[in-house]
Order: sequence, then C-alpha cells, then structure tokens
Amino acid sequence: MPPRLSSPQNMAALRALCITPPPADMAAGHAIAHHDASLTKPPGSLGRLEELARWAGQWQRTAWPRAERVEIIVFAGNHGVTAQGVTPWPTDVTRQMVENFRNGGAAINQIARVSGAQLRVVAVEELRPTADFTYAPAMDEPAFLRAVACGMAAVRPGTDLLCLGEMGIGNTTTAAAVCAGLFGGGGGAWAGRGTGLDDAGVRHKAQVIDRALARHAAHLHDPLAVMRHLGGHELAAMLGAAIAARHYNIPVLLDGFICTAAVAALEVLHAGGLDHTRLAHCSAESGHGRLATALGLSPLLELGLRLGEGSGAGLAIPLVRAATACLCGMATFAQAEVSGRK
Ligand SMILES: O=C(O)c1ccc[n+]([C@@H]2O[C@H](COP(=O)([O-])O)[C@@H](O)[C@H]2O)c1
Ligand SMILES: Cc1cc2nc[nH]c2cc1C
Repeated sequence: MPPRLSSPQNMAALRALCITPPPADMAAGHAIAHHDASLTKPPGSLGRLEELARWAGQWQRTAWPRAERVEIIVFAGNHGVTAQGVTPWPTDVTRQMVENFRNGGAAINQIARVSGAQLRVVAVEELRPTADFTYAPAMDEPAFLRAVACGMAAVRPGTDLLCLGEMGIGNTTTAAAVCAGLFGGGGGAWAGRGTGLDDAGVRHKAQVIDRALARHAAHLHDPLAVMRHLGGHELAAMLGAAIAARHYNIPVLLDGFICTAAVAALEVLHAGGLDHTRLAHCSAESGHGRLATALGLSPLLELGLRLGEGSGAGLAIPLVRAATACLCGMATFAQAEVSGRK
C-alpha cells in the first residue's frame, strides 16, 4: 500500500503533486492485453469493456483488476455567486439535500444500492459559502488548500474504484466559470440551464461569468489560480480526491459537468493528468460535451442525466464490474477447448 499522502501546505506543494503524477503500470497493461487475446471471444468483440479492464488493471497495478470495493463520494459545497441570481433554487437546498443523502432519500442512494457501492457524503467547509467571485476570489489560499486536503483525506487506500460526485446549488455557474478560465470562450460558451434556467436566465448567467473573468483576468494563466478564484469548495475537494486516488492506485469514474470541470486543471497542468479517470457519462448540461472534447474524454454512457450527485458515475460501475469479470473469469480457447480462428 502506498504511504498516506500528506496534505500540501502551500500552492507550490500542490502544483508539484499535479505536475508529477504517478505513471500507469504498463507491464500490467501488456499482460492484460496478452491474456485478453486468449479468451473465448473474437478479438475486440467486447468493445470498450476490453479497454476498461485494461485501464482498471494499469491503475490498480495488477493484471487481475477487480471492482469489488467501490466507493461513491459526494462532496457538497455552497457558492457566494448565488447572490447574483444564477440559479432558480434557494441555497438552503444544498444542506437539505445533504440530510436527504444521509437519510437515504436521494437518487444517488438508490443508484449506489443497486450498483453495490458504498456512499459517503462530505460537507466541505461545513457548507460555508465561498465569496461571490464577481467581487473577490472565491477562496483565499488557506481555504482552497483546506478544501483540496479535505478531498484527499476522504479517499480510502484499498478502494478498487472511486466515483466522484457533488451537490451545490449554484455550482453549474462555478463550473462554467472554471471552464472559461481554463479554456477560454467566455461565459456564453459554457453557461447552461443548470437546474432549470430559461433562456434569459442563461444569458444573465453568462454575463455574470464574464464579469468574474474580467475581474480575475490577471490570474487566469494558472490553472490552480483559476480553481481558487472561480472554483468552489466541493470542486477543490474533487480535485484533491482525484490526486489522492492516483497516488493510491485507484481508478476514478467522473460524473457530470461540475465533476469534470473540477478535475480539468490536472490535464491542463500535465498532459495525461486524467489518464486514471474515465468519463462515466455525458450530461445534458450544454458545456459538458464541449468540456469532454477539450479534455479528450469519451463518455461511457449518454442518458440525458443532469442531476449530479455522482449519479452517472454510479450507473457506470456495473460496466467496470462486467469488464473486470470478463477479463478475470472467462475461459481461454485452450481451457474451453474452443477452436481458434481458421
Ligand atoms: O452533473 C451535471 O452535469 C449537473 C448538471 C446540472 C445540474 N447539476 C446539479 O444541480 C446543482 C447545480 O445547479 P444550479 O442550477 O444551481 O447551478 C448541483 O447540485 C449539481 O449537482 C448537475
Ligand atoms: C432538489 C435538487 C437535488 C439535487 N441533486 C443534485 N443537485 C440538485 C439540485 C436540486 C435542486
């Protein structure tokens, strides 16, 4: 088991973790490809499941990957930018939904149960809102580093597969601002309906984001500064969790728009920084497809979800289970005495 990852004490230490991520175990990948070629099926016939099994093994560092101990962590946070009227829902709903998760009443509780995953909910910074980033950086450095460390500490070494999810009224605005900060395009390119804005609401949301981009323009050359100025507590925690998962050899399933925006800085800082992740689904939030393209991620599912909570990631767990079960459980042509190709 790798040693416990210590929390970065300053931005330079966090940057160092981001730009020197541990590599995949290529030997395990080659062993898996070799074994896969001997299994009783036409080569390639399990499509993306074959790639998923190899991916899981390369990051678990074994030729016999498994998906038994699976965790879904939902990080919750509140956002000062809600003062700008960017969401149709009251911010109290974040706390109320955290209670709902804890009482088993949300969609993700049901999805976790049918997917055989453990669900944990982490209320980051006790749900204190970030600053309104149209006026000030969303977080100062200590708050940003605390939120990242909170995400790192939530990851349990020995987990086979980690699903990241979130809950935070207003966080589609935050995620859109982060995407605009990292990839350009302005608010208009990234603002979507979120939990139900109409066309005028989306236009207003884009303008709010453009104001924030103008205010923080001097800092947007640095992906971690983008996260601190325009991000949120639960986004910073998901970033920390993705960093820790790589350190602990845990492959990660990403959820929707907010989750993907939260970890995007890892790919911008270091090409391949998201190789230990797979995008579970493409959300109906308009910026998500654009973000997936920018990051070179291809979703496993497309179900029209726009819930968050880790719901899409939870739904993709059985795909990883099926992929590892086929790799590890199928008979070879020799074992089953099935003839090879003519
Ligand atoms: O995962 C997604 O792609 C997604 C798309 C739209 C909305 N959400 C969820 O809706 C909430 C944020 O929406 P909003 O409109 O308040 O910014 C937050 O709790 C997210 O989990 C999530
Ligand atoms: C009710 C509700 C549940 C959610 N789950 C994730 N985001 C949400 C937003 C709302 C408004």
